[in-house]
Amino acid sequence: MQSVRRVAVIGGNRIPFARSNSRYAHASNADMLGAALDGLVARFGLAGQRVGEVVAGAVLKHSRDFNLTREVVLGSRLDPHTPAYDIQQACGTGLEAAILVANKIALGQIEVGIAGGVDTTSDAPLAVNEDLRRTLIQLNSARTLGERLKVAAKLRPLQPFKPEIPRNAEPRTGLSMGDHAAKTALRWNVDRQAQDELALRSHQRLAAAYEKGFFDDLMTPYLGLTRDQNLRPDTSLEKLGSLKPVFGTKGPDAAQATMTAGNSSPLTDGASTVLLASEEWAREHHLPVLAWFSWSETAAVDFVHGDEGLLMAPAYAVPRMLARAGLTLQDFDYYEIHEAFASQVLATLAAWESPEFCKERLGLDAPLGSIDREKLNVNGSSLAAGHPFAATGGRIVATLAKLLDQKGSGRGLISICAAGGQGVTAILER
Ligand SMILES: CC(=O)SCCNC(=O)CCNC(=O)[C@H](O)C(C)(C)COP(=O)(O)OP(=O)(O)OC[C@H]1O[C@@H](n2cnc3c(N)ncnc32)[C@H](O)[C@@H]1OP(=O)(O)O
Repeated sequence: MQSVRRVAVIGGNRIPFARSNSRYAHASNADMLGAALDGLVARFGLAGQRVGEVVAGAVLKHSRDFNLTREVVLGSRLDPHTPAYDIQQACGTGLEAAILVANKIALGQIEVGIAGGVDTTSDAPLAVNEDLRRTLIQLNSARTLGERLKVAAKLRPLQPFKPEIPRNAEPRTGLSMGDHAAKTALRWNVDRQAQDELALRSHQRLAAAYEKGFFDDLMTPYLGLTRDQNLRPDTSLEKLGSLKPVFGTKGPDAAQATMTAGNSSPLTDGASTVLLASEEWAREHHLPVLAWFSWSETAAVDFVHGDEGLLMAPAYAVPRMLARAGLTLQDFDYYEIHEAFASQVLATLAAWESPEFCKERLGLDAPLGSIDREKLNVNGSSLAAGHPFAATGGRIVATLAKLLDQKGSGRGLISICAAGGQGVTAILER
């Protein structure tokens, strides 16, 4: 049996992220993922090469996109003999894709692979309602004019044409991600000021990273955008503090609502890709290794029957991964915690600092403790960059790998919360 091998992160490429219904309003998932992949292929000289596997996905996709990743590969300059498939694990999709590719490389099943993710809320798969859908399918398979007229007679005006619009909500609770997070914010006493400060830092740090040219070799301009469109370098605590709460604004706790458009990640369109390979492949292709993809862990919480917050699964995944890796929470030079909402990042950090949570929920004798906040999301994160659900994992892996490469040594933690009560986490090392 093949022993486990080291997995190299060679680099990444994404397109700038756009605000929903804006620059990329007419771009499809395939267009955007294709653009991110084309940039990666060009950057690393992969044209005409057969890559072991391309794994990517989208959280929201049309039925025509049933084989999205393979279609994108066929439209790319990669050798068409490159296999590809889709995965979907909500906001964890991009990172989970990287884990799948990394595992195959580690086991010696492939030498090189590409992970990616894409999402658009502008081109959401709006479906017709159940009655109309069934009638249209029958209409399509009717063989005679008489049969067609009989089926068509079922189409009564207006009401049946009411579309089913995808909602950013949990099917089992009916609550949006934001409303779930608002409950968690209350549970952990996360105050408004701390959320706004985190949001401000995210914008300031992302802006500074752009100024330094950090993203120059991680991004391909697309449809006129050269930077993430949501970035607001001129935002301030005053502006953020003036915004009205938008989540947790109904029910008995409405007066304590703290989550606004400024301290929540915005609805976003975009795509990202990451190139992973074995050490041997990297050497043969004369490509430097940015970082090693060394550990991963996925967890889920029962937010339906239990009292745990919908987005709290990383609070469980990270300690399990640390235990396996023999590390403490403080053994990191960088922490990349996906900013779904500022309150979510702060609630997760509070849970790791809490002796009760760590004892009762994690079974630990002592809390994981606090982290050095200066090491958290040093180049900004989803509050400033935006969050095209499945594309966030690739953005983070590429960013962290480059940070570690620039530092020359060290370790970085990735933590991504996801719908359905899931959390996907990983460690990169250099
Ligand atoms: C696992 C996970 O990741 S879960 C997370 C999944 N993602 C989500 O749930 C998405 C959550 N976000 C949303 O649903 C939406 O972005 C909302 C509801 C928060 C906001 O939507 P919108 O109201 O359309 O946002 P919009 O961009 O118009 O902002 C509203 C106002 O805030 C202002 N604003 C937003 N951010 C900032 C900022 N950083 N600084 C200053 N002002 C700001 C805007 O300028 C706008 O002001 P205006 O009304 O005067 O024009």
